[in-house]
Amino acid sequence: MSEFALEVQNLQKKYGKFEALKPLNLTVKKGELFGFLGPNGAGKTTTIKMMTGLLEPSSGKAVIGGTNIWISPIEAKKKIAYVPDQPNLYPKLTGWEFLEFIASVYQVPAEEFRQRAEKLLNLFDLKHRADELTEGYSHGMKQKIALCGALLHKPDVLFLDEPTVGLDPKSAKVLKNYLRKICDEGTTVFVSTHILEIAEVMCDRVGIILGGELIALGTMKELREQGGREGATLEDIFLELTGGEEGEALMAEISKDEDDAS
Ligand SMILES: Nc1ncnc2c1ncn2[C@@H]1O[C@H](COP(=O)(O)OP(=O)(O)OP(=O)(O)O)[C@@H](O)[C@H]1O
Repeated sequence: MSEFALEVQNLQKKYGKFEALKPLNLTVKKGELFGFLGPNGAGKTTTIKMMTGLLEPSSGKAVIGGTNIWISPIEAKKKIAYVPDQPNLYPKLTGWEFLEFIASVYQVPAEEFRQRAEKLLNLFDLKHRADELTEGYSHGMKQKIALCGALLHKPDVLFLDEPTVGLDPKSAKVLKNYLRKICDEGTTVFVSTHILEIAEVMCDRVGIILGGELIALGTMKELREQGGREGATLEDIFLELTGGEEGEALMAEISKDEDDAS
């Protein structure tokens, strides 16, 4: 058994000559809550899809708890769950039937399934809607039922792509608390997010990706030290590293021009 829940070695994705992900090396420990940040188009989804066996890498490998996901996909996939930013559900299944289906795929025993499904549905305030077809669910409800499905079989590593987009503040808080709890119990969570405040308070470690390249990696304390900016927020560090400060300056300039013109 590997000491790492997730190990990525020289993982790379090319589309023709375009390098969507430059060779990436990264390890994430058991029980770690890892935040993966980057601006639009930076390569977050590409990376997560390769780590979860949904997109074939151009080179390199992703290893889940010692199992290479491209060499032993079934063994590796038993250990993970993935919730994409736009979850694909089965519209003609009810929420409960969807969970039953997931439980059957992961061979969760019937009684354990019932107890866990009820607990998760209660947690995300979906119990009273569980008998309705998922096609009638709102975007946030679809995301929540997908999260319930992902948590059902207690994965070793949970991958979440932008999980809080579409969730109301209460559900987002429930999710944050629940992720912290399962990490404390030994689950590893790899979460991509644009919401920097979430990453700052929630994640043990953060990686920042820009133009397909990992440009910063560490705890908040380490990132502040690397940037030589004591007291900096993750937003300050992110904007500085990803060039967002130029965008802010440009916006300020535009606002000034508009004020001058009026
Ligand atoms: N099938 C594809 N063919 C060509 N280029 C692609 C393909 N899929 C993704 N890309 C490119 O790879 C880059 C990384 O995309 P990716 O979806 O991983 O970004 P992201 O960080 O998840 O962005 P966002 O935050 O907007 O979701 C982008 O420039 C994107 O246009």
